[in-house]
Amino acid sequence: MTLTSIILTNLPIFWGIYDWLKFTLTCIIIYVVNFYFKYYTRVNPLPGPFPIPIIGTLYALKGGIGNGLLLLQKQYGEIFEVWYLSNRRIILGNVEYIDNLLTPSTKSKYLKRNVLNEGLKELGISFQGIINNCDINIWKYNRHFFNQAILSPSFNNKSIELTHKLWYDMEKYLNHLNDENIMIDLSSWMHRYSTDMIVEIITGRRSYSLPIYYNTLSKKENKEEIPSVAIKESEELIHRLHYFLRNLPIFVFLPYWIRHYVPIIKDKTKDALTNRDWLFQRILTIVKERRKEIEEITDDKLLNNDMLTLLIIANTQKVNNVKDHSSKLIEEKFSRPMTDQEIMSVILDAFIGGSDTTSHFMCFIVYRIAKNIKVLKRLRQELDSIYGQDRTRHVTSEDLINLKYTEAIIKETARVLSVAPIILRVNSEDDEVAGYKWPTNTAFTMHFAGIHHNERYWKDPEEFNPDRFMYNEEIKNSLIIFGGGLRACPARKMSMVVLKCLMVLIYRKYDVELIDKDAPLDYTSTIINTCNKLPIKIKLRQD
Ligand code: HEM
Repeated sequence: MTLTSIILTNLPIFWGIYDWLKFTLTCIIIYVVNFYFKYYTRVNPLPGPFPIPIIGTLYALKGGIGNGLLLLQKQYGEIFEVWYLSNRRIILGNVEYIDNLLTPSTKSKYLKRNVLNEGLKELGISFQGIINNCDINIWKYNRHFFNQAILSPSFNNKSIELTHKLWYDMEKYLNHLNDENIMIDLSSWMHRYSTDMIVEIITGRRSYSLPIYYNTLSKKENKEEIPSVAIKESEELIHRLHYFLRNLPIFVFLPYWIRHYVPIIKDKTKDALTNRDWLFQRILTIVKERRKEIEEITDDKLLNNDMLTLLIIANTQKVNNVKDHSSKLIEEKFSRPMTDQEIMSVILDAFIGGSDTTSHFMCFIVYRIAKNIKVLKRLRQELDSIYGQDRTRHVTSEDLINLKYTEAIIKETARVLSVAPIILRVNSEDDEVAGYKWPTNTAFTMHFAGIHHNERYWKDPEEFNPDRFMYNEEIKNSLIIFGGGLRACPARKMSMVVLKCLMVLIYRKYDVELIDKDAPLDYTSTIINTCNKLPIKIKLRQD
């Protein structure tokens, strides 16, 4: 409980209206004086918009956080400051300034993404899981097992298999809808696709988002048959997960007393916490059920190689029941098996990190290709050189290594509009960055979108030109898609595999057109860039 909430709970109930006014006015004056005292006495004052109490410099972020910071970089240069509410953030848009922050060493001073946030602590995600974990020792332990599972030899192959399987389902649905003349919003479809992908790859359970969505759109009799229990389970888990994510800003930005005492908001907070309890409990049940299945399996049977199974069996005898699994898991430092609670928190983070990122990224790729006919031609040349007229053969991991231009399109799409335009870090010790000395717990924002559009590193940065990745050497840190250092995205290899494989499956066989060829990309720019809508037509390739 904070001091404010203790005062609010114990205030004398016999106060009159004037006492309340005086009290409110005094609080406001103390807050404003304190705010500007902090502002005018800050270390290393930098250029940036002037902050206003409560909102900070949020008013200056035109077009959302990602787009707003890009505009501010043009105005204030490669290092400037912004204030989110009453917290200062140093924005770094130069590759040399961020080099130190991305050192891939366990001795790095930048292993934390953020300072401890009281709201996220209340939500229960500050000391568990991976993404928001502020305790470096717990993070290291969880991250070790996540890495081991996702980097296990069979995981890539499994991603390729699943990418095919889900695409064949989606392809069938899209063709039916085309026959029925029903509009296809790729953004909704990709969202469903990546949800099914992530649920199956993480838990080994089948998820039904794609067929459920198809059934809501198709008018014909040939709807998919889905068991009603599966519909309920599948939809509820996904719905609750998204509700959990949507409510995060309440906990990140609002102080305790607003969350728990202001009408309407306090009801939202209560709902969010009830939803959190449901979600944690549901994932915990999934973990327990799988553990029981594994315990009952005999030694001669092989286990599935989904992430949940790999986390449960790590450092246990059952590790021998998985094909291809290396026994590297048994390392002294991390020698105890994970508890159900630890596994639950890691699985939750895998859902959070993986469910929408791939889907938005794929929409951005499709949009760029649709707008650049020359790029499409070059892509087709590359695909035809590998697959010839065979537009249905299985995509192998060897094929993916040879898809250089396909990879260049992915990189160029990310350069022009990254799914993650910024990434946060705080220093655990005093340090020098960009020529200034900074105290411990300074909040830095690595402004990748700023670097990706900086003319110092990219010729004609606004132009979409994948060739720049074919013939030129990349300047270190000038393109960052998955973050960097020890906190870089653990699924970066798998995500590239999925994106490349999907591009092959789509473009070697189909033409994809935007319904409104002149419309700008419909997206929202917050701390991640998300595609809102992408209406397309998809039909068999004409040539
Ligand atoms: C194209 C898809 C993806 C993109 C663009 C992406 C991007 C990122 C970025 C930029 C970070 C922050 C890295 C940093 O702070 O340096 C991150 C972290 C993370 N991502 Fe991804 N990601 C993608 C897919 C996935 C998937 C599929 C999963 C899960 C299977 C995942 C799980 C995570 C986790 C757990 C973290 C936190 C790592 C840590 O704090 O140690 N991501 N991702």
